[in-house]
Amino acid sequence: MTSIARDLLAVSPVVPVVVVDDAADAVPLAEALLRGGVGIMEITLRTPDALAALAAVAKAVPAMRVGAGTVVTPEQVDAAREAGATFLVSPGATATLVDAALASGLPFLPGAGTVSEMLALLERGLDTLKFFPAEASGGRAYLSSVAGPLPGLAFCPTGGISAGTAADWLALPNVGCVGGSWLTPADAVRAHDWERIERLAQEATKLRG
Ligand SMILES: O=C(O)C(=O)C[C@H](O)[C@H](O)COP(=O)(O)O
Repeated sequence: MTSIARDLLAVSPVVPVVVVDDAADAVPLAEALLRGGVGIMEITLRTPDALAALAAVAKAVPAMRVGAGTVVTPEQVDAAREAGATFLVSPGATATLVDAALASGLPFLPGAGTVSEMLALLERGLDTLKFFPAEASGGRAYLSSVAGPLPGLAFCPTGGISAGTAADWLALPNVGCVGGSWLTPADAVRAHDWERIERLAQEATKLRG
């Protein structure tokens, strides 16, 4: 049986990894992604406004599947769930983080960069992982080498992937989607250039035929 996180990989070829500095930007940004056809977004818990941004999107844009990224502590698991996150993403995993994420009942995409980390997560029933940092951990050559020995795992590689390389990643048999920040460039968010974000989202939806 595959884990509940597997569905996440099918929503969009690209999961936008979003850094929100001003919670007021979150809803128009989510709406722009949706207009462009991207129905999932990961708001990283890296800024003071991240939880407020999450809560705003969860409330005002119900069609958007919004999750929390950069979840690194059990406390953040609880805070993200309370804010309305529908899934959790972490850059790596510890036993306590995995315990908290599993207890939350939310789909969880834990980060792994090595075969041993992947195996440890599989032992906990987690078969849908974030390959992170994707390019720096060995890139496509590494991840495709993992498909033979670990055929039950599916990945969302994230870290260093761009519009130009996403299609090559998506061609790997064990890749369901990729994560990346390029759909929501910081300068576009600052300028409230929602049309540009909509356009980037639209292009991303075409990456998987
Ligand atoms: O904060 C996290 O947990 C992350 O996932 C870091 C991500 O790798 C980047 O936010 C993705 O950014 P790019 O490499 O620019 O696409």
